[in-house]
Amino acid sequence: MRIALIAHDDEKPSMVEWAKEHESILAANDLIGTGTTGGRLNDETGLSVTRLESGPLGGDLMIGAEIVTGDCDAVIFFRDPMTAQPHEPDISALLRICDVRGVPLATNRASATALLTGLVDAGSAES
Ligand SMILES: O=C(CO)COP(=O)(O)O
Repeated sequence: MRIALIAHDDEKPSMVEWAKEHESILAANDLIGTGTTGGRLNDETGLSVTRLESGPLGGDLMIGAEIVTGDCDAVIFFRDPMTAQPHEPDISALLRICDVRGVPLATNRASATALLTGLVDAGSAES
């Protein structure tokens, strides 16, 4: 599966910690991420994440485009619910296209764990 990993700035430490906890499952998949999130995951975990543009520079839209073409199978997005983002329209577009295309989306740590566990149970998130 191709899984997108995204975290807003205040959520990046939590994303790194969560990714370490689930590293073996995540490593069995093709991982993409927005620029800064992907960079942190590459530097601070054993994972290899293909970095797209940074979120505010269009990275969320790049992931949305992969969803449209059927190339991205799940999105794990640790959103910061307490901070307004300058690229809120891009974020809304990504969340919307997940719903339009029926792509599983987790927007916080608890739902991310549930989503990944569900994918493993379905036999599609680890080899
Ligand atoms: O802003 C983001 C998602 O909306 C995340 O982008 P970065 O990973 O580049 O910080």
